[in-house]
Amino acid sequence: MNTELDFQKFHGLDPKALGSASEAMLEEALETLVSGIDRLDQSAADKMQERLDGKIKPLRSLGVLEDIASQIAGIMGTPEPKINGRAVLLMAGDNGVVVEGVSAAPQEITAQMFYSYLRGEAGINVLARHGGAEVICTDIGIVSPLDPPALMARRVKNGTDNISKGPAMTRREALQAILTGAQIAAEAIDAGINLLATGEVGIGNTTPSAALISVFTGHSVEEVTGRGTGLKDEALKHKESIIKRAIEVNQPDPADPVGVLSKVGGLEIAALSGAILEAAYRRVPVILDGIISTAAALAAAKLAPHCAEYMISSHNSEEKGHEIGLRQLGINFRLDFHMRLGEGTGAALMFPMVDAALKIADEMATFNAAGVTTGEF
Ligand SMILES: Cc1cc2ncn([C@H]3O[C@H](COP(=O)(O)O)[C@@H](O)[C@H]3O)c2cc1C
Ligand SMILES: O=C(O)c1cccnc1
Repeated sequence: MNTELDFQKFHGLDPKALGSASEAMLEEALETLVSGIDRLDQSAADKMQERLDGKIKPLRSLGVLEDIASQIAGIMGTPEPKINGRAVLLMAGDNGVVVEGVSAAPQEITAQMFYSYLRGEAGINVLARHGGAEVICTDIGIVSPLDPPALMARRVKNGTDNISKGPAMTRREALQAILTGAQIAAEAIDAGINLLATGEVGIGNTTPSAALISVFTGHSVEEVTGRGTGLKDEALKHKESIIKRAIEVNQPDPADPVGVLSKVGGLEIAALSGAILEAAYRRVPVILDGIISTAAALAAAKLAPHCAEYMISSHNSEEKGHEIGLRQLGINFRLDFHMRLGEGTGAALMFPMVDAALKIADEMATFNAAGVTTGEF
């Protein structure tokens, strides 16, 4: 993979020195990234729809497949888009709030699962392989040391702080996590990947996700808080009270998305926000997964409203709050699979769907070519 991004490509930052960049430099780079995100190319999307309307079928009878094909044409700025490479960007980080008992699972699972992803044996590896995609794993903030230490090269810090007591991280750390996520997306795109999906692992991360969704949508904590890895009723009530406290203690301002991420977010969530922004900047479609990636998407869309046009939804996670987040983004879910794993597993299921959508455009015959009678249908 090409890691030789030049300064210009990387929003004026030295891509090798994000860790030593000042807060002001990171802030400026984010501004460059955000302000470079354009609208879809509507004429390319319309031309794709014309192509599809010429195929031997009643108009729009392939529903969402047609929507996806037109969206990708608009994103890529051509009526004949091609997918050259696919990847799940899996961001791993720990969440200090787990000490409050907000997850049914112990914290060490984050690092243990990270090694499983690297070995290619987890749910996301299976489903990404099925979709012809690679999984690019990044330790953006696991709490414990990893072996070999090179695995920690992108780590911003050793887990977030407990959001029920104060901010998850400093503003500078949030900016670094966002821009690191953007950089990882940029490297993948430079290596030829032009379809991305968001994935994550981080025990406890449905807690900051619910906090973010509550802050960005205005819905109550109760409406957006779910059981995560499987909390029982009483523990769920406790999780809600912790999220309420986190919002009360930190007073996040929804008009300042970086501030919200730094106060009640997580490192893996911030990195996904950055990856989504970079995908939009580079005109690459990005498939969303469950509640955690949707929380990241809300922050990204708050920073750059047009970037929602580059998002392709996947499933409606069983986790409460996910659909509310998608609705706020103006996006409908596509799969109703009762999944609640995360990692990018729901998103990965969309790779074959996207391929199917573009194959319809490329391989299906037109009325003219097939000699089929046209009409008002
Ligand atoms: C073995 C295992 C593998 C996972 N892979 C993703 N998650 C998912 O569960 C976690 C979020 O749920 P909560 O907020 O309740 O901790 C995240 O790591 C998420 O990716 C997993 C969870 C477990 C236990
Ligand atoms: O919606 C998700 O992605 C999710 C739900 C529960 C636990 N982990 C992830």
